[in-house]
Amino acid sequence: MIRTDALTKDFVVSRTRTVHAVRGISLDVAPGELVAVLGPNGAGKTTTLRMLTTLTRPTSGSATVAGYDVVTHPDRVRAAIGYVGQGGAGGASQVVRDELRTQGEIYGLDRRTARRRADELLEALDLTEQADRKVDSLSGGQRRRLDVAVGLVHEPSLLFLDEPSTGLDPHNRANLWEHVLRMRTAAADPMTIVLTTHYLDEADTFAERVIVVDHGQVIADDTADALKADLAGDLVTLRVAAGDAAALAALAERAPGTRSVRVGAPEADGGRPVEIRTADGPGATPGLLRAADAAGLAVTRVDVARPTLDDVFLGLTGRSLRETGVQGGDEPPGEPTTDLSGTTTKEVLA
Ligand SMILES: Nc1ncnc2c1ncn2[C@@H]1O[C@H](COP(=O)(O)OP(=O)(O)OP(=O)(O)O)[C@@H](O)[C@H]1O
Repeated sequence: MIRTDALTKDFVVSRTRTVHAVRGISLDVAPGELVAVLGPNGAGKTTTLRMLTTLTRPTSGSATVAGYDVVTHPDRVRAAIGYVGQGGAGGASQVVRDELRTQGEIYGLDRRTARRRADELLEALDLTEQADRKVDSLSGGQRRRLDVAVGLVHEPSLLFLDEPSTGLDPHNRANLWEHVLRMRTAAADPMTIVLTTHYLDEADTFAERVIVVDHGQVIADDTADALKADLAGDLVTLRVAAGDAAALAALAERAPGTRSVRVGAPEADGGRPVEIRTADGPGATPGLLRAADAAGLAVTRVDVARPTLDDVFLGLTGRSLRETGVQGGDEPPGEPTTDLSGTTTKEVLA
């Protein structure tokens, strides 16, 4: 459905300054996939989407979307795709129903089909009650649903959503997703969806595949689960008396599956956490406890946490996505985001 080869985009901002927004992105998206493009501010997500939707011409490389080259056949590409940008579609003073019908006609639907399609979309996106209101009177969530309806009016097989839920509260975000997913599966052939998002949980929960972009390049591309297992790993935290922490850390470093070990700061009750990043936390914990017991180290508390996509990004770049303005969204609070990669017990204890 999408294939890009070494796609780049440079913006010449002055005689002496060029922004290399996209630096050679090669991608393959199969029909029916739901792919999230995740990355910090300025990573090149929107620029990539704008090239794929023919709104910006690539500097070099090539991209084929729905079977057509974005440079040589932009009209064909546009006819085959829906695009919901960040700015919001639609004329503010238009009536909602008219807006959808007009957009349908712009896409070449005859009047009757445009009317039918507008009514179907109003129903599917829960906007029938608002159909006779002006676009600028809608709430943020309703407006975003209208944006999605406009993107779908010509029944595209591929939908691009650029930060679809930015600015929506958690309730409206959930509601928007419910509608998008319902529309996707209602189609005879599941729609291909490519979205950019600032919400880690959104990428984690809804996307079948996550493409992590940083500095205009793809730095990881897989399912969220595979990325977390391969690039971050689970975090097992064992608490022991402060004096036992170094011995437990040394023992944990030798345990099968351990990737890295870090000793946390001493706690008020005299205990100290030993944080073990390991491929399979629940599987590794019994062995760690047995080894601690055999060495005479009394473990007072055990926590096992699954990694987040932020841990993946941290492991890849040494930076947290959250520090760059990306939202953790509804992730449970307190999930560890400590970077353990590259930290050895010796370094921590030194
Ligand atoms: N028209 C433009 N002229 C100059 N620089 C631009 C232009 N559009 C984007 N850029 C720059 O290109 C880089 C990538 O921007 P882009 O908007 O693609 O990032 P993004 O990953 O979508 O970020 P965000 O999450 O903030 O939307 C940034 O440094 C941005 O400032």
